Amino acid sequence: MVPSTMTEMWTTLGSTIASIMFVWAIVRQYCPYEVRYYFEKYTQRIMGVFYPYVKISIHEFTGDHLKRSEAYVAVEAYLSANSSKTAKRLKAEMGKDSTNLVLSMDEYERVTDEFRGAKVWWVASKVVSPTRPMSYYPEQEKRYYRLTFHKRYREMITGAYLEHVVKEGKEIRMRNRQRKLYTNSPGYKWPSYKQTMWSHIVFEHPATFETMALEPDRKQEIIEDLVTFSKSKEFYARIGKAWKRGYLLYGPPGTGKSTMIAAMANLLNYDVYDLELTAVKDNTELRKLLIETTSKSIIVIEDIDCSLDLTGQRKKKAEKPSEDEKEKMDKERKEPKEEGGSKVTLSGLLNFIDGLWSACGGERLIVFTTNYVEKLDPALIRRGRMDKHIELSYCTFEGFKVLAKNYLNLETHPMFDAVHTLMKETDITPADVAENLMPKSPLDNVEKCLSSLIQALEEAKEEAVKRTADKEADRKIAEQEETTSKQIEDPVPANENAAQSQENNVTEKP
Ligand SMILES: Nc1ncnc2c1ncn2[C@@H]1O[C@H](COP(=O)(O)OP(=O)(O)OP(=O)(O)O)[C@@H](O)[C@H]1O
Repeated sequence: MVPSTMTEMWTTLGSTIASIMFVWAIVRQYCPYEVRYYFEKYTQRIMGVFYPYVKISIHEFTGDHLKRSEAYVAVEAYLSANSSKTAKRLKAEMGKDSTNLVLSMDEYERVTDEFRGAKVWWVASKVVSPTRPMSYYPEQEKRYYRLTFHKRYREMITGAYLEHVVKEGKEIRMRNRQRKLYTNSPGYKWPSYKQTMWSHIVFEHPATFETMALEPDRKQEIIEDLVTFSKSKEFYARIGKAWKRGYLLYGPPGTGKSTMIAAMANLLNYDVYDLELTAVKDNTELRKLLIETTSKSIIVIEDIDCSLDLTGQRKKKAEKPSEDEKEKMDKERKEPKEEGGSKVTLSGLLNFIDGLWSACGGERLIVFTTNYVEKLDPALIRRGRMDKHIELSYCTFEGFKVLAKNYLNLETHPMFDAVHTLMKETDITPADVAENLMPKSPLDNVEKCLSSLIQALEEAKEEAVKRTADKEADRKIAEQEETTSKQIEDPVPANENAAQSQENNVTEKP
């Protein structure tokens, strides 16, 4: 029967679809799995003959599920820019510097794109694997993008178009991303039970090389080194080396090691991974954490001397090894103890620097900081591993001038001379200078801050003089004690001894 009106036609179509769905539901429920499998397989093949479209899926996680697929991330960024104009359902996330929202297409949303006259469709989708009964693990979502295009464009889309999408996506990502500060902390991660994982916050440290108290020449040298590194992709590829560089920052507390790392990250627009070694269970876990780090990042281990010793046992912060301990550590380094693989060892750490993983996925800086460079194993800091050693030391007058400009907006002042003279005579860290230059109340003027610094310098000078005097007094006391103890051990003077033995000889004679 031919439907006479539009209404009848829709009614017929609706009931036909309902019937098909009903039959399909019955088949799914009662038909054995094998029969259904063959049915679906052959239906798809037959459809394939008539269906002129090609589909490509790009999954979020591939292989070992450790890292988000780069292709997925790039497509996500590419589509975020394109879909915001056409898609109807969008997701919003905070963008760079927390000032703007970045939009991307929501799940099951479809957008159309055009490339050299060819039309393509993108769909964001996910597969949800159901939870097993009595399982503690949450259900797993596997997200993916599906690209559909006509088969006559196969060559162009699989080649030039996808290349264009990935390239553009990466650029958009770099522009829009919020830089992050990652820290590792113990957590629960599916499917492993307990392990340390990266968690992150937005990295918004304001430090720059400009605001750092450092001699201008050194500052320039470090900046050039970093910029050259970041532009040397081809160079590293040509010489066959992984694109990474190690920096060792050493010097007393408060001389700007952490500040310099923040300045490095801001200069190069890199993320920072602050690795707390003491929270890492073993070498395997260390490797996993490192594989999860992304390109354009700085991996930092602060106070490396406190994080691990050469046998894999943690040491307490700021504890200098005694001579005996040093000897023991040397011995144990040569004959490592079996720790049952439960701790990060020196070799694990060396592997972290040299390992194959470090060649994967683009540029990385590895930065170690320490207050006691002499405590570190030479193998750890040799060139090639830690390529550049930067000593950060007490504040110089040049450094002070930078801080005076930052804190007081002052380029010169009659009180600078007194500061200059005192700085030549005594040591003060940039952190202490900064603290003194910081106005403590709205009434504090420039003179008050400079006087406070001068007073701190004078106190430091007095303290140093006192320390020297105390040391001298201690030395003298020690000398005296040594002489006294010798006298107690050997109360009879040597010449008296000789006389005594002569006397004895005489009396023993018959
Ligand atoms: N060279 C510097 N230039 C500018 N400010 C500095 C410098 N050094 C230290 N400061 C100031 O002192 C504070 C502490 O410095 P920072 O934490 O960078 O020192 P550090 O060498 O990493 O110390 P630690 O070894 O204790 O971790 C910083 O917040 C910064 O304000």
